[in-house]
Amino acid sequence: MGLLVDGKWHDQWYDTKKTGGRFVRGDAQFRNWVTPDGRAGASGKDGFKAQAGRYHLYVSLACPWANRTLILRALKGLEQMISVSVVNPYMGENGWTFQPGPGVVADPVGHADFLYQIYQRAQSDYSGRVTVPVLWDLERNTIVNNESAEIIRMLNSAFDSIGATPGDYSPAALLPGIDKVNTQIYDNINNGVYKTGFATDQAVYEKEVSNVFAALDELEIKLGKQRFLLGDTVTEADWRLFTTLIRFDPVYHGHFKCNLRRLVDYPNLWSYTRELYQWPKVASTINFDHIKQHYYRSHHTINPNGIVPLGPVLDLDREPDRTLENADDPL
Ligand SMILES: N[C@@H](CCC(=O)N[C@@H](CS)C(=O)NCC(=O)O)C(=O)O
Repeated sequence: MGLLVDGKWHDQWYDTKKTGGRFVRGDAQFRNWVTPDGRAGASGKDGFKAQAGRYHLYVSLACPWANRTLILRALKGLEQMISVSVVNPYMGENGWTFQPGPGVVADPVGHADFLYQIYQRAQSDYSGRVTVPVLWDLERNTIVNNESAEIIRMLNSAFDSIGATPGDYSPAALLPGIDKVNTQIYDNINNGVYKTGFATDQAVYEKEVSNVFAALDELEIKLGKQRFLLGDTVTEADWRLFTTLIRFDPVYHGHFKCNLRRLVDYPNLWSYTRELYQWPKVASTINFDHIKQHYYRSHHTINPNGIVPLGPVLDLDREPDRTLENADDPL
């Protein structure tokens, strides 16, 4: 685990000393957009036109942020248009690597050994963390974007006129609501589990873990009344929440000490998670082996002996069985 400083790799763990034991996530630095006509998107410079075969996605199957991009790629039928490389689940002194192993897919561009080489290739003096996902432009040989929230917005619509599967997961009419829900869920749940797990101060941990569960308690009530976060249709907000929920009992409950309750103790949230897991093409983006191997083996400060637990046994194929308030039949 480490970072690049002026293009040179340094092996170092997150520094929470300066922030009173709190884990503070830095902002992603590559923020260009792929657009239908190549014009600049919401942020960044122009020139990244949606074209089949032009873009490549670097992911970890362990990572909830990268998982979002794989889900949108699958839902939008972009598997043939956007190729993918998968890093090794173990993140050690060299950060993410392409060390061969089950499920690892090598870098086709420069046959990199380490993900940091891809950042160096894009910007030789880059300073910052080396994270997945990364959307790479094979034509201009650079990183387009390394912020999953923006990558999923691009995949949602930029490729529509060149054959993407129909489906709008961020419809304009719902965007204000989606953005609001995303902010709350990001802070309390998506990033909340990390703030809990990486806390190095007891009081900070207790505050963060309480936030996580207060947010889950609220969602449990909400999802007893409506099918999805924004109502009747599944949106980007649901996929963003899902990638954290699917990792909750296998990893965050034990490894990150988010253990006031398990996900399976929340009937509505657990049924909702199964419903999304069973959505066409979604289960194929989930790899529990990479998920558990990554967290339990890579975070030496949290789990020094690297033992990967066998459990929990989860029946994700069980039928969803939520009955919404005011409805007669289960979903
Ligand atoms: N804001 C980024 C966060 C991505 C992120 O933090 N990914 C983690 C893996 S789950 C990572 O690569 N961490 C490596 C590091 O922090 O050094 C996004 O959502 O795309």
